Amino acid sequence: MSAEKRAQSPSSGGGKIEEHAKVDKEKPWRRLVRLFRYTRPYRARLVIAIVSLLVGAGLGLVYPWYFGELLGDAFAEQSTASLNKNTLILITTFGIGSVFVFIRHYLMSWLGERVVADLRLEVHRHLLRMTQRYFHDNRTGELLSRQSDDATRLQSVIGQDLSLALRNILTLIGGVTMLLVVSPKLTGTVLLVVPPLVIAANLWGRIIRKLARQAQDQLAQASGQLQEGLSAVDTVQSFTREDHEAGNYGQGIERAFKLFVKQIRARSWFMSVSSFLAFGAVAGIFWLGGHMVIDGRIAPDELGKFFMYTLAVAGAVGSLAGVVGSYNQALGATARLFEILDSEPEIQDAPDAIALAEPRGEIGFEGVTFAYGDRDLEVIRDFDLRIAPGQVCALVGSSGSGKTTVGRLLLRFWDPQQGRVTFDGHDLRELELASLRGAMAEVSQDPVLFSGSIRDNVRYGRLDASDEEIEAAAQAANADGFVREFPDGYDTIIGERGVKLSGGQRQRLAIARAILRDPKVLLLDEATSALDSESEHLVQAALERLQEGRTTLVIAHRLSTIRDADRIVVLDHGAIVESGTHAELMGRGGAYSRLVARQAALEPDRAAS
Ligand SMILES: Nc1ncnc2c1ncn2[C@@H]1O[C@H](COP(=O)(O)OP(=O)(O)OP(=O)(O)O)[C@@H](O)[C@H]1O
Repeated sequence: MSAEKRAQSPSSGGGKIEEHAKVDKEKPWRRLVRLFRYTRPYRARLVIAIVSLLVGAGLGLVYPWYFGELLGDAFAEQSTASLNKNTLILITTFGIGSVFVFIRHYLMSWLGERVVADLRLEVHRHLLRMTQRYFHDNRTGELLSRQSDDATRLQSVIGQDLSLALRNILTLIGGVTMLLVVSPKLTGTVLLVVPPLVIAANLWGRIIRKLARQAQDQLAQASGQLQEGLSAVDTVQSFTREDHEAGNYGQGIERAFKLFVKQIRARSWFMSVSSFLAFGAVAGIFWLGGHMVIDGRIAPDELGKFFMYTLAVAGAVGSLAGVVGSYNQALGATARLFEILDSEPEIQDAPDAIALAEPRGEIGFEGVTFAYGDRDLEVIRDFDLRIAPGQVCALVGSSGSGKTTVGRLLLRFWDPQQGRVTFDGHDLRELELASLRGAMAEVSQDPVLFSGSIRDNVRYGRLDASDEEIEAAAQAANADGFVREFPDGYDTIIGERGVKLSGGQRQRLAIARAILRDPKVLLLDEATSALDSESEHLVQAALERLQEGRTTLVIAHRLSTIRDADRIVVLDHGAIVESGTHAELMGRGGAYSRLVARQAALEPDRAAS
């Protein structure tokens, strides 16, 4: 299954875990190699860190030798001078070693943090390129959890664990070599425990990876719930569903906790079994070595050295077991991050995509049929429409008839299954997305503003706009008046998603943002729906001025606002049932005139305005 398909699979928890099992079958070392590729730009630091590590590990092999010497000095030779000398050597080596510990620890931790930051940036950039369908199939909160929780788990792998693993591997190799030098016979006994350890590591590794994956998934799912609940906290509170939400999130978190505990249990077992094997071997060696000393086959200082090297090797094995556990845990987390990075956006520029140099704003829909998903109903059917540059075309129709969808197709958030949508005669699929969307601006039913100042929000339309241009745009959108009433004026901070503004104020800022963009095509989706009659008049006038020289597609519920449109298209279940000017359609006495009559009956004031 391709990454794309995987990314688009339904986001039910159970389904995901099954999907992931497949990902887990991919060779874990490949993922590890891929992860370490992120250290490439910082090769110099990595090299210095590894050199420090080598020196540290080398010194680590010196200590046991001198400890053995010390034991010999004390028990066999009973020489104070030699005891002093060897102690001094030991302390000096420890001193030098500690400098390298600092360098290694600092650089390795730096690398860990850096790589995680790079990965986060890459995942964010990638997510911003993903298509609407992707966000339909994946909850934002879950993606956020991948971005933060999963990435955090990788930090220690690249930082601490890499250096721990390397150091322990080196200690292991060096230690075993030294053991062979000191006593080959005793070494044979130590090596007996290696095969059971390798088998245990493999077995537990698999279990830990799977559990880690499930636990991370569960956590991500719970984060999805959390994000959804918090972003709609008004609704939660107005329905007094705080306990209900807390319960849902609590269940998710408890499930994640249980999975984490399972994983910890597996790791604990692994660590305890491997350390038992390692230290059991130490006891065996002492028993055997003690006999050899009694029989006079080896000297006490040799047994001392052997013992110290065995301890070093056993410590390395025990610590490697811990590292293997946390590698497996991190590999579970990496899988999903890489899965995000591997999912290709469904809509992207063709290799030979054309940039619109001077857009004119001619729009065409030719035999377009579209359904949101493979199994969904067609929401646009056999749709043909041509809008000449500068024309105003209004789409009307009952709720759910597909008006908004037409706008989505024009912005190429989705590609139709049949037919084509064109801009200046080019199929949208031939155009560079940035230049296509750069030629358009949208003011939607529920405009989204960002936390930040009013000025920043209007500037979102054109980042290089001057303060004067921003204010002029706000004036044209009839927003300048209310903005100046705030004590901080244009520098007023409007809260997350603009919560500190009324719906009408938000809409006027969105209009100012669109004005500033100076687009060739304007998409107005119920742009004036949140305004009272008076400001609607003012904004309507501003919008009419704005529409001059631009192609405008108005999606309207309130029919009074689109009477002057060059063309009115009536949609029903995704198909065009009528099209013409207001006068023509009224004269025809069909669907449009019935809509107008119905609205006049419901809203006499509005209809008359
Ligand atoms: N993201 C989506 N995924 C699946 N189906 C969708 C999606 N968005 C809309 N639909 C379906 O497509 C149909 C058309 O929706 P659309 O929003 O285009 O209608 P509309 O005419 O703009 O409605 P309204 O006037 O109520 O905003 C509806 O039946 C709706 O259920």
